[in-house]
Amino acid sequence: MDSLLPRPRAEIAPGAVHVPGWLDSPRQHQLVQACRDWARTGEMERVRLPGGGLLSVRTLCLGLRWRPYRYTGEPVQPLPDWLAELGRTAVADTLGGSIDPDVALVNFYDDAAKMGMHQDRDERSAAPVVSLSLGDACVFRFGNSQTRARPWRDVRLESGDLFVFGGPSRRAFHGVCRILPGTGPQGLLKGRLNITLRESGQGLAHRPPRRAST
Ligand SMILES: O=C(O)CCC(=O)C(=O)O
Ligand SMILES: [Fe+2]
Repeated sequence: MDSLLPRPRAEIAPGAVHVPGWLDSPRQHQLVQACRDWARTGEMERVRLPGGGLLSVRTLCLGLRWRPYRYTGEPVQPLPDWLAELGRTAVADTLGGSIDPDVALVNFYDDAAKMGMHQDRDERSAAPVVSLSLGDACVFRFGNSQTRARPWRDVRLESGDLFVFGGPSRRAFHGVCRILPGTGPQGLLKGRLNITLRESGQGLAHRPPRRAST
């Protein structure tokens, strides 16, 4: 019955905007298919933290390889232009201002996966982070820039939702408390995928070769 309730666009905190249903169904299917293709040729693995623990999500990097807590110089699959363009459109549609994404992190969550409260602070650029959700819904916790603790707001992110955080919220702590299994669109995906587009500010990214103009 949840789907009968309207889900309006909301400013969750200054500089943090949630746009429900930003991606239409064909676009969601296209993105899931792209994730499947990337996962066939790249690694989608549980990332090890410096303390030894493993994250419960599986992560694939495009553009630049990320490992806690930095972008490394190792080569990964390129970030396609169409995906960078989607990131630019997302920022134009929400906060305004500019972003030139050169990195995407693709996270896969099974029913039990979650992500603890953290800041995205490995980028040298102040550009916003663009987050796209696909498949099962989750409870996304968006907090404050000072501490992992309250105040925070819990937001249900569903398949097709856009969440952009920048400006005063760029360094806000956030995390995924839980996945809501079986809540995604039929036939799209079992589990949840989240794609974040970022501007690393490092100028190192592996971009697709530009075609010579003729
Ligand atoms: O899965 C999400 O919605 C958030 C992912 C995230 O915070 C990250 O990749 O840094
Ligand atoms: Fe994050």
